[in-house]
Order: sequence, then C-alpha cells, then structure tokens
Amino acid sequence: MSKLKEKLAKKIEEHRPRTTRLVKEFGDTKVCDVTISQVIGGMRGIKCLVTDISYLDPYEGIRFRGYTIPEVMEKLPKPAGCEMPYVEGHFYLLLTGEIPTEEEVQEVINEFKARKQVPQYVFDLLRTMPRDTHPMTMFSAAILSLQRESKFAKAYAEGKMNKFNYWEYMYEDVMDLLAKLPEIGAYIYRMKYKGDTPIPSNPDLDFGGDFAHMMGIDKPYDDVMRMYFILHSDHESGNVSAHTTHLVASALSDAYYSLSAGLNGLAGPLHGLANQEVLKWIQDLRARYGDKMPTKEDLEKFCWDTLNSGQVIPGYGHAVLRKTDPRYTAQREFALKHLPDDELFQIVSMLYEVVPGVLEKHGKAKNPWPNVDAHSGVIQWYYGVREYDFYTVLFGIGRALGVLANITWDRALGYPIERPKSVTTDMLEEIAGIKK
Ligand SMILES: CC(=O)SCCNC(=O)CCNC(=O)[C@H](O)C(C)(C)COP(=O)(O)OP(=O)(O)OC[C@H]1O[C@@H](n2cnc3c(N)ncnc32)[C@H](O)[C@@H]1OP(=O)(O)O
Ligand SMILES: O=C([O-])CC(=O)C(=O)O
Repeated sequence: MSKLKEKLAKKIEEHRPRTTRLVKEFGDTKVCDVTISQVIGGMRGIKCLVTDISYLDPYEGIRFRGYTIPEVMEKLPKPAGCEMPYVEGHFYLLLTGEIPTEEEVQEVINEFKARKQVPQYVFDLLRTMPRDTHPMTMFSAAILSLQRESKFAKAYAEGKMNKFNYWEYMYEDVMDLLAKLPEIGAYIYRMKYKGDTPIPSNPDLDFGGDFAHMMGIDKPYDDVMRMYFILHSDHESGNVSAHTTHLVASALSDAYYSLSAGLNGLAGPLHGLANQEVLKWIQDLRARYGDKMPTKEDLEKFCWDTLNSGQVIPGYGHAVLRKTDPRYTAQREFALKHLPDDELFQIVSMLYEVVPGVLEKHGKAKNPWPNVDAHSGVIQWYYGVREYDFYTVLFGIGRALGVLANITWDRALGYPIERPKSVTTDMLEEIAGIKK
C-alpha cells in the first residue's frame, strides 16, 4: 500500500466515528428550514451536503481544508525555480487535510507516473469524433470510455467489496484517472487546434509541467497551469460539477462514470463554460470598437446592451459568493505581475471597475462581483491558448482533483445513495394555504 493510501486509511478510521455519532446520537437535530422559494429556486442555501475538503464563505471565498488561497500557495512545496506549488501536493492536501512534505509530494508524483499511460483506444475514440465536436464532449467521452478500466466496478461485479473497503477501490480508480487527465486534455488540444500534432508525455515532469509540455507551450505556462489547476480544484459540494459527481457516485457508479457526468454539468454556460463565454464576449466587444481601446463609457454601454438583450454578463455573479471571488484576485495578482501591459488584461481590469456598478443598477444579480471565470481566459490568451472553447477542459482537469477527492471520502464515510424528495405544485399550494 502506498504511503498516501496508508495515511488516508488512518485518517478515515479516525473520522468514521464522528460521522457515525452524528447520525446515531444527533440524527434528529435540525440543520435548517426549507422555504418554498428554495424548493423552486434551485435549493439555494439549503444545507444538505457535507464535505470537509473545502468550504465556501460568501464573503471570504474558498478555503481548501481550512487554508485560504494565499496560504495554500505559500505553504505547499514548489518545484525548484517555480512560483507555483505542485498540483500533486495540493491533491495530497485535499485528500488528507495535511500539507505534504517534499517527500510526500514526490510519492504522489511517482504514483501518477506509474498510472499515466493512456490506452490507445481513448485516442482512437477521439479521432473518430468530428473535429468540430466541442472539446468538453471529447473530454467527457474519453473519460467515459476509460470506464472499462474501473477496479471499483470490477470488484463490485466480483462481489469483493463491502461498505468498509469501497473507498480503497475508489482511491485506485481516482489515482488511475487523475494521472491520465493532462494527456487526454492536451491531446484533444493538439489534435483539434494544432494541426493534429500531439506531443507525448514526459514522464519526468510533474502534473503542471507535463501538461504545459504536452500543450507545447514554454515557461512560465507550467506555473500558469499549476496555479490554474489548484484554483479551480474545488468549491465545496453544492456547485453543479461537484454535486453531480457526488450524486452519480452515490449510486455506486465508479469514478469514470461520476467524473464524466460532473464534467457534463461543468460544460454549461452558467457554470464552467462561463470562462469561454467571457472571452467570446470580450472578443465581441473588441470587434465593435476595432483597433480603438474601448473607454469605460463604451464598456458600460456594451454591458447594458448585453443585459437589455436578455443575456447575462458572463464571469459576474455567483450563487453563494457575495464579494469578489478570491480566485479572481489570485489571477489578477498574477496578471499584474506577468502581463500588466496586456491590452486584454486592461479591458478585464476596466470591466472590474464598470460591471459591478451596472449590475447593481440593473438590480437583479444578488452578487455583482466577478467570479473565477472573469479572469482565467485572459491569462490563457496571453500565453497563446486562444481557442477559447477549450478553456472548460482546463477547468475540468482542475475540478477533477476536488470532486475525485470528494467521492473517495464519500465511499469512506459510507454516505448512502442520494435521493431527495419531490412534491407537486398542488402540494406546495396546499402548504402555502392557497389551495382549497
Ligand atoms: C465556476 C462558476 O460556475 S462561477 C459562475 C459562472 N457563471 C457565470 O459567470 C454566468 C453569469 N452569472 C450568472 O448567470 C449567475 O450569477 C449565476 C448562475 C452564477 C448564479 O445564479 P443565481 O444564484 O441564480 O444568481 P442570482 O440569485 O443573483 O440571480 C438573480 C437574478 O439575477 C440575474 N443575474 C445573476 N447574475 C447575472 C449576471 N452576471 N448578469 C446578468 N444577470 C445576472 C439572474 O439571471 C437572475 O435573473 P432572473 O431573476 O431574471 O432569473
Ligand atoms: O460554487 C459554484 O456554484 C460555482 C463555482 O464557482 C465553482 O464551482 O467553482
């Protein structure tokens, strides 16, 4: 057993009695009330999921295992000469709750190295798809096709598993799958947009470094991607991609089925696809003004035109956050350091000054501030990844770290199949006292 798996086993043993006690002794304690607007309105604010991997405070933003983004970036080990931490170290943190040592990070790197070979049939499948297929469809299909490798599904079919060892097989699938995602993503990119010239993996590189290498982009793109994957990894449990992955896994579907499903949710424009939408929207804006740099007044008018045509302003607003997303701030700080004079970054910065005021005047959005998606595209664009319909695949590789850590713990803690109750409109009218 790897040291990481051993550590996880110990953590799980320590944690299980907490969950058991809560259910046995306090199972009837009320957590919150549910109103009709919550039932109809996407369950906003209902506390009905549990995860220890990250927590989202509406004003502070995300904490990964209790650490803020600056703390994570500061505390996690970094490759020599690099600005950003190893993605492998962040995954170790998400999974165990502990900041790993250099040696512990190296073990995860070695584990991924041993598992990273992508079977040829995945590439064959991708090659059969029309080249104008959306890269998220390709990415999700590639992951789904790998399901035949599932150790969890095999053990279940052979009757080898029980509630206490589900997590061990889930862990194996999670490690196998995560290790392959950078190559699958980069292969799609190079096949689709770079004249079908995939670059083979370099087994000596770390997760972020190998991804940058397979994308064919020089330094500091490796650091850009380490930062990107870490920032996008997790956002507690209720967001569409995390919740979907958790829901599907609760039926004892394996990690391949579950992640593929979660990614299909990430591909929606109100969720992960918004980073593609932001770049598209900014390109439309630039097209309107030609070579001239738009003024703040131009931006304001463009925002109103978007709103008046019934569209949302992509990259702004959030279901939980009520302040600027700290993932936006982290990327802004990176851009201020590395691309301060970039024209697109300047437009993004001007939008930050203009959009919140417009949304406040518009009076609908509960949160007028930018989210992560308002900033991620401009950095990709600067480093040469201008095919913005690819951006959600990058998000998906990052998000896999969090949702796969989550479903490992789901199985470890014996969470049951998820099955909330629905009611009819008649019943709600009765509850409201308006139905005779
Ligand atoms: C990684 C991520 O998933 S981060 C989110 C990425 N998505 C985007 O950036 C898309 C733009 N933003 C939005 O559409 C929304 O803010 C969401 C989907 C993120 C959150 O949705 P909700 O929790 O329902 O937001 P909220 O309660 O503030 O919505 C109230 C109203 O304001 C509108 N609104 C919210 N954000 C915006 C926006 N950016 N532009 C215009 N209108 C908005 C909603 O569409 C809704 O209108 P309606 O009453 O006519 O239906
Ligand atoms: O939390 C949410 O609903 C959306 C989001 O920002 C994420 O999933 O990263």
